[in-house]
Amino acid sequence: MEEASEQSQKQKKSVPVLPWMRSPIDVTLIDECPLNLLPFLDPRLEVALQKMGITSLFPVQVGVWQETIGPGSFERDLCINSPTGSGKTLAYALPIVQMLSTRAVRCLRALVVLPTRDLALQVKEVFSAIAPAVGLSVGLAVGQSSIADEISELIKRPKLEAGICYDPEAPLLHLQSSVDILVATPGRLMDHINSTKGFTLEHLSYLVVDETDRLLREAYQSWLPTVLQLTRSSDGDLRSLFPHTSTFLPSTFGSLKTIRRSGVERGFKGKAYPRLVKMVLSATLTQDPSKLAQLDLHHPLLLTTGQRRYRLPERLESFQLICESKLKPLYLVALLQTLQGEKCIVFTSSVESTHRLCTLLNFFGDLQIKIKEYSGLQRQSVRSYRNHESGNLFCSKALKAFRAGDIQVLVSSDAMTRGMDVEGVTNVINYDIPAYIKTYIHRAGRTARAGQAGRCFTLLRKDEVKRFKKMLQKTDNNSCLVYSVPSDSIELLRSAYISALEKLKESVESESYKKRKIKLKSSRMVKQKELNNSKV
Ligand SMILES: Nc1ncnc2c1ncn2[C@@H]1O[C@H](COP(=O)(O)OP(=O)(O)OP(=O)(O)O)[C@@H](O)[C@H]1O
Repeated sequence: MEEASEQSQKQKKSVPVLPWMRSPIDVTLIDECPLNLLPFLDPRLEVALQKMGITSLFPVQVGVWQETIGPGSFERDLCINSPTGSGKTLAYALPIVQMLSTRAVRCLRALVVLPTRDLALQVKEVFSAIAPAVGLSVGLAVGQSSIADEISELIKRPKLEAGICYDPEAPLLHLQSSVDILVATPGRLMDHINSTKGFTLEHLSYLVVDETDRLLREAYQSWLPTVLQLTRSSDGDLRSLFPHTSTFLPSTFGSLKTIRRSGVERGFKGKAYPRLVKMVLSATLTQDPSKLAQLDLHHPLLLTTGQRRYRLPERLESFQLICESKLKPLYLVALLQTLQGEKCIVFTSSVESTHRLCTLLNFFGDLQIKIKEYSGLQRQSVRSYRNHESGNLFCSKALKAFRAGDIQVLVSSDAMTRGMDVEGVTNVINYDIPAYIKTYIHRAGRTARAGQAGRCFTLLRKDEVKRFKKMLQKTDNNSCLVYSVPSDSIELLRSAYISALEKLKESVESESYKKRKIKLKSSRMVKQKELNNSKV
């Protein structure tokens, strides 16, 4: 009896403070919908979706369609809390593309903001698969290439006519957007807002904030208040945000002067001015009123999945592996061997431990498993690069090889926890216990996506078991079986482990020696430069 009441206590729902969050649309009550039955779907988009291998829309996509293209007609801003891998990207991309498909003049009308480059690249791919079918163009602002290259892709310059010189200081009217939809990270977005001539948000009709809870923590140059201000501002508003605008706006911050045009462009004479529609999404959407207030949502509507706030993918199985701290690498290798080369992502708690663990695993001898690291330690130039031959943008080399199946195990810090969609990942391994349930959800969500099956293993010390159990109780599915690896496979690996540890020690020493040498060299160079300057 006592146990039952304890259980019900644990299962108790957290009641959101905001009233509109207490009456959501429950996506679990919505069925998938075949494309040919989806009302109002542009036939060109149906073909594009079919080319992507999509034959029906997932429930969250149907739910959003109903609130945007369907009877809802974009009347309310949408907050979408839906599990990892449930198809949130297409849920917002499809209605936006359909709405813009009838636009007459090209200008920037939809902005999608994501926290990282690789995520932005991934989302751009989804838009690029459907938008061209209806004549729309999609741009990317992530700092992938030089700002000059990015500007030339985003802004159309007037063609030079014979005898006419292009004046770079000429009115901005000559400059037009080359894109209808822009996928951006906050940093590069602010760069363009601050200094790209002709870059304007004045026509923006749709703003998507994906991975909202993470982005709301990212206050980079106040990107959110700036975007909101620029899409609603009159001159007066602009001045309140940048009090000294009158002196510096024309030259330094020319592009900030993105005062919205009134009239036919966005509305009808005498009628209410069309507002900017917002869609915010996450698998772990915040319920914190002060955080949500930053988004300035209009009559928001929550779409969520089931009763519980934190939901794991339906076909995800969770397992725990209990072992001593110092034997964790051994257990990990034994586990990887039992998984026989299936695609796995191994999560660690930090960038440093990712590097160390990956190095150690690669010293283990003949594992017949290709293992690489993916983390914030690698410079972005290495993590993301442009393939000049095809002109395509690719994510990190390691990620690309992982996607292609050339490597089977990717060791990662939490750089990869959110949003990344890699086909065929059947296992996620938490080498280090995640600190928060949100982290568990995002890490585990790299598998069991789009209705597929997947497993999440967590390596635990005995003293972590209770905390982990408590953490899982916050989700809709707290079942977590104990997984054992055969003890003889552990014994067989012991000598290889000892030798790998020795090699790791040597490698760490040699790396820190190299680092010291580089530091010394650069400080000598600085000193020499100072000396030269003083002589001059
Ligand atoms: N209607 C559909 N039919 C088949 N596959 C789909 C459909 N919609 C999306 N997918 C696939 O489902 C996978 C997950 O989609 P997506 O990345 O949008 O999920 P998500 O909800 O944003 O996940 P996360 O919260 O982890 O970011 C992708 O591989 C996508 O191609």
